[in-house]
Amino acid sequence: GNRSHPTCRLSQSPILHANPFLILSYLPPSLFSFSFSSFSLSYLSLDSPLSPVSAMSHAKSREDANGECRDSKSRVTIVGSGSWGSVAAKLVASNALKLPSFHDEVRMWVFEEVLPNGEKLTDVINKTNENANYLPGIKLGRNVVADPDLENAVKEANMLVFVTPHQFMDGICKKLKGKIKGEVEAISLVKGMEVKKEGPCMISNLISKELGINCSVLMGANIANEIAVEKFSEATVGYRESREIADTWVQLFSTPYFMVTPVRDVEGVELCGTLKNVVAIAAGFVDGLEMGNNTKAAIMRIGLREMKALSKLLFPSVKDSTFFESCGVADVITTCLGGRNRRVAEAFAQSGGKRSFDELEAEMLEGQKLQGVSTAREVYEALNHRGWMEMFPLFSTVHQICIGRLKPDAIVNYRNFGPNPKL
Ligand SMILES: NC(=O)c1ccc[n+]([C@@H]2O[C@H](COP(=O)([O-])OP(=O)(O)OC[C@H]3O[C@@H](n4cnc5c(N)ncnc54)[C@H](O)[C@@H]3O)[C@@H](O)[C@H]2O)c1
Ligand SMILES: O=P(O)(O)OC[C@H](O)CO
Repeated sequence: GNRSHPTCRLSQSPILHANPFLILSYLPPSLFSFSFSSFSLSYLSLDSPLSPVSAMSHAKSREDANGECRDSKSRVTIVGSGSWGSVAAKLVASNALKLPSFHDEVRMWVFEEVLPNGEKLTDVINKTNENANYLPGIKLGRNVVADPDLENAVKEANMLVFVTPHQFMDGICKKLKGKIKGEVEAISLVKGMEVKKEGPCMISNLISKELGINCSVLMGANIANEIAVEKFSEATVGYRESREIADTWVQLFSTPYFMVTPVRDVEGVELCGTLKNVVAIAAGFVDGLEMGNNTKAAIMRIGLREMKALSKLLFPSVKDSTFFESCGVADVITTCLGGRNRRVAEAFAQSGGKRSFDELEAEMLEGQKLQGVSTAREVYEALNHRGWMEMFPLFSTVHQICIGRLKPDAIVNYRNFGPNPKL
């Protein structure tokens, strides 16, 4: 925000800035006789290092040896600058200007590219305030600063927003390992997962493990181009423990046209965002084969059922209600109607499976990346690993069509799969 900040006396944190009184509603009644500062210390000492509550000590790490306040406002960096990354920067930048608890400047790490005219993408963004490659025609906000140096982009930030295609997240985390200092909170807008030897690893978990920071998620029915022109939509923040942290992220992303709801179910929200991309590929096959609306609705329903069943098998704590949030049924609908995964899968089916997804992606998406095809492979590996294949006919069929083992019309061949009581 552009108001100057008063002298620093309290420990500063995103939460305290967001609403200092909110904290009081979470105090155990027995602690009301304590002074605020003694409460913070005793409460923190009970908390794990990764707990979101530890962000309350953020300002401490920002005080110098004399207790003088070095920097009391939160700084946000967006790690990623594709189409959704650019829209996320626009949303956050508009709020950072308005909210006094945030620095005006929002850094955006850009995977550097050279445009056909020889200019660097970063220079173009900083000159024109538009991402010419991934979100042309949309002003990001003058307070967005593009930075091609990943380490430099994150070094001052205490709030990190990760939003790159999921296949790049492992490399990004490896580059940042050991470089994140002080109390930092993260949120992942990445729809996807990693499959490791020991099983699937959600991206928020990868970030937490590699960087040693708490990570929330934001998912939802969010086709970037529509939000870029400020058409109304909703999103879901999934958080682990601290409602205060969730509220801070909600505040940072919410606008009159982007309504964000917090849900205490980080795995459920993230698995919805991840698995719906596989369902979107199936819907694209149906469209490419001109099978009609009833078939597409059936695929969406079966897909949603498999999303819920797999999520609950992987994480029994996942809540049924999460599937009725924007991240669940609404994202299945929007992606199956208007997403990139659907569009490219439609072209794949129209070619009778003769053109590869890689070729179609390069031709149709101009540098943007599909998530559904690699997620279908990752889900297939996970199902295979656990012996769950037969319980998930839609997920396993999508992968086999993508790799050419089955023809696209196999997407409606469920004769061998009766209703599964376990789903
Ligand atoms: N676009 C949407 O409508 C939308 C909406 C919600 C969520 N998402 C999710 O957000 C995430 C990011 O998607 P997006 O749409 O912003 O990206 P995108 O597909 O528009 O763009 C691709 C991005 O990848 C970058 N990139 C290319 N090679 C790279 C490399 N080697 N290392 C690092 N980065 C590289 C490019 O510079 C570009 O920023 C995905 O998980 C996606 O599912 C997208
Ligand atoms: O264009 P897609 O298929 O990558 O989907 C975009 C968003 O995830 C929709 O919420």
